[in-house]
Amino acid sequence: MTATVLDGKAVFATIKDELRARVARLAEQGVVPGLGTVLVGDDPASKWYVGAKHRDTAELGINSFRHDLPASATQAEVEAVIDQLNADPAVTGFLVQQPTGLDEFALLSRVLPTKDIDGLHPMNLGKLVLGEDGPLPCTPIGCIELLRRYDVPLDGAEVVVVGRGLTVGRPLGLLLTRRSENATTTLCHTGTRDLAAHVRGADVVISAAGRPGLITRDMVKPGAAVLDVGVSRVDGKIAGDVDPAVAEVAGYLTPNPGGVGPMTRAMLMANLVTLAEQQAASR
Ligand SMILES: Nc1nc2c(c(=O)[nH]1)N[C@@H](CN(C=O)c1ccc(C(=O)N[C@@H](CCC(=O)O)C(=O)O)cc1)CN2
Repeated sequence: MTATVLDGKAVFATIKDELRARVARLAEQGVVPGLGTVLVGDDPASKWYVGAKHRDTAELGINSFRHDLPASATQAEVEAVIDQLNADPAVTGFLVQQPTGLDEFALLSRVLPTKDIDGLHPMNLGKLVLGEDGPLPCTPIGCIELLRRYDVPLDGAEVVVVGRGLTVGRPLGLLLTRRSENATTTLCHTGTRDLAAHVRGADVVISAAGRPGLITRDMVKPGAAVLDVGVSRVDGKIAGDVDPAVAEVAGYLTPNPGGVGPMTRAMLMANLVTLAEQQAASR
C-alpha cells in the first residue's frame, strides 16, 4: 500500500480560488482586506514565511502592510508597531511572526482580539475553550481542513496529537474534541511514557514535536492518516517528524514540505477574509 498524498499545496490553490471570489464580493462593497505583519530579526525561515504571506495577499488582491524590525528591536518598539497596526483602519488583521525572542505573551495580548488573525490572543484562545466563535489558530484548523477536503472522517475517530505547544498541539486538542469534529483525542508530548503504544491505536496521527523521524513505520496502524507538522532543518533541508517509510503503511500522508505549511497560510488568508466580511457587515 502507498498512502494517498494529502496535498496541502493543491488544496491551498483551491482555497485561493474560493477566497478570490469572496474578496471580489467585498470589493463590490468598497472593502479591500488588509494584512499586517511584524517580523523581528533575521531568521531565514521566519523571513520566508512572512514573504510567502505577502505573496499570498498579492495573489488574492489583498493589501499588505509589512513591518520588519531588526533583531535589536526592544519590547517597547515592537509594542509601538502593534499599537500602530491596531489603530490603522486599513489593517483588517495582523500577526507578529514567532519566534521574536521577546515576551510573546505580552505581544499577543497587545494585539486587538478583533484583529488577531492568528487566533492566538488569550481572549480568542479562551473563546476556543468556551466553544464561542472567533478566529482559530491557523495550523490546527489547517490540519482539520486538510482532512475534511480528503474526506478523512474525524467523527468518533481516535486521534493522537504529538506536541503540546501553544500554536499547534494544545489548540488542536481543543478543536478536535468540539462537537463538530467529535474526535477522541490523546495529546502526547515529551513526557509520554510509551508514545508508540498511543500512536499504534490511532486512526489519525498529527505530529508537531519537531523531532526528525519520530514517527516510524512500525508505530502506525495500517490505513491511518498521518499529518507531519514537524519542521526541523537537517543539512539545510526540511526534515519532518514522520519517517518517509510510513507511506508504505499509512492510508493518507502529508508531504513535508507541501502539506500542513501551505494549509497554515490558507487558513491565515481565510481568517483575514472572514474578519473583513464581519467588519463590512457591521458598518
Ligand atoms: N505568528 C505566527 N508565527 C508562527 C506560526 C503561526 O501560525 N503564527 N507558525 C509557524 C510558521 N508558519 C506561519 O507563520 C508557517 C510555517 C510553514 C509554512 C509553509 O508554507 N512551509 C512550506 C515550506 C517552506 C520552506 O521551504 O521553508 C511548506 O510546508 O511547504 C508557512 C507558514 C511558526 N511561526
